[in-house]
Amino acid sequence: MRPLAGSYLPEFFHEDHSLPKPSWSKDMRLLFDQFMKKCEDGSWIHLPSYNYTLFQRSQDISAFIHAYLPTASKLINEEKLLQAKIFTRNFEDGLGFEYVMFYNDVEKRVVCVFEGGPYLQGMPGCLHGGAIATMIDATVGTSAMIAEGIVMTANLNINFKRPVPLCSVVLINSQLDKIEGRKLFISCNVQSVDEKTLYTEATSLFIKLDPEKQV
Ligand SMILES: CCCCC/C=C\C/C=C\CCCCCCCC(=O)SCCNC(=O)CCNC(=O)[C@H](O)C(C)(C)COP(=O)(O)OP(=O)(O)OC[C@H]1O[C@@H](n2cnc3c(N)ncnc32)[C@H](O)[C@@H]1OP(=O)(O)O
Repeated sequence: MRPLAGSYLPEFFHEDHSLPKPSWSKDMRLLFDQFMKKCEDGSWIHLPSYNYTLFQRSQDISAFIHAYLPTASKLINEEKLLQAKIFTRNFEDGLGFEYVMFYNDVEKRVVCVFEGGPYLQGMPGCLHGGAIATMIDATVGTSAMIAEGIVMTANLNINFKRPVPLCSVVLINSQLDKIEGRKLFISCNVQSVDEKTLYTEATSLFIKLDPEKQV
């Protein structure tokens, strides 16, 4: 496995947004503590989470885009790139996406503990389906990146089975099912904390980017 983000990261990465905050609910905190306990024997790893991508410094991000996304790069305003931030990490604490992910290398699983705040409402009192899709994509995407590095979502298929109550804590469980060449197949479900309610099921296909191809 590649080394996890650590002290070699530039300063603007240093605020890890996946650590407990006063805005977290009791359920969120409890699950964080339970997973941190599982990390003690090394079977699970806590994944830090930052506001910026790993390529945020301007010269790195330009080089990345030119290498991996040459077609898109022609349409990207490089000045605006300096303002870019990760979509899920830009709400005030407790109002948007609060989440923390853990990884089990033996089982090839990423679990995300997620609490969707009041700014993510869709139907009254319920989480917006796009917010659920975003967090599923982020969870399965993390699993794909850990396995193969630079990947993009090619397909995400979601069945919304029950509405997710706004401001409730859910568990997003993802499983790397198979890798075939550049294709990674990852399945996922979203459950209540007591595991009694299955809210959502999803399957996904990620493609490892090939810098030789003009995507
Ligand atoms: C090391 C510790 C790390 C810890 C984690 C740290 C940090 C994590 C930080 C952040 C995680 C955040 C994760 C967020 C994830 C968010 C991801 C996204 O949202 S990506 C944005 C949405 N996606 C796109 O915009 C992609 C658009 N599409 C493309 O660019 C291209 O189609 C492509 C997906 C790149 C594939 O193009 P390419 O030319 O490279 O491949 P091919 O077309 O030749 O296809 C290859 C192969 O796959 C099959 N394929 C492709 N697409 C599909 C599809 N939709 N359905 C089925 N099959 C598909 C295609 O047929 C080919 O198959 P074969 O080779 O058998 O012919």
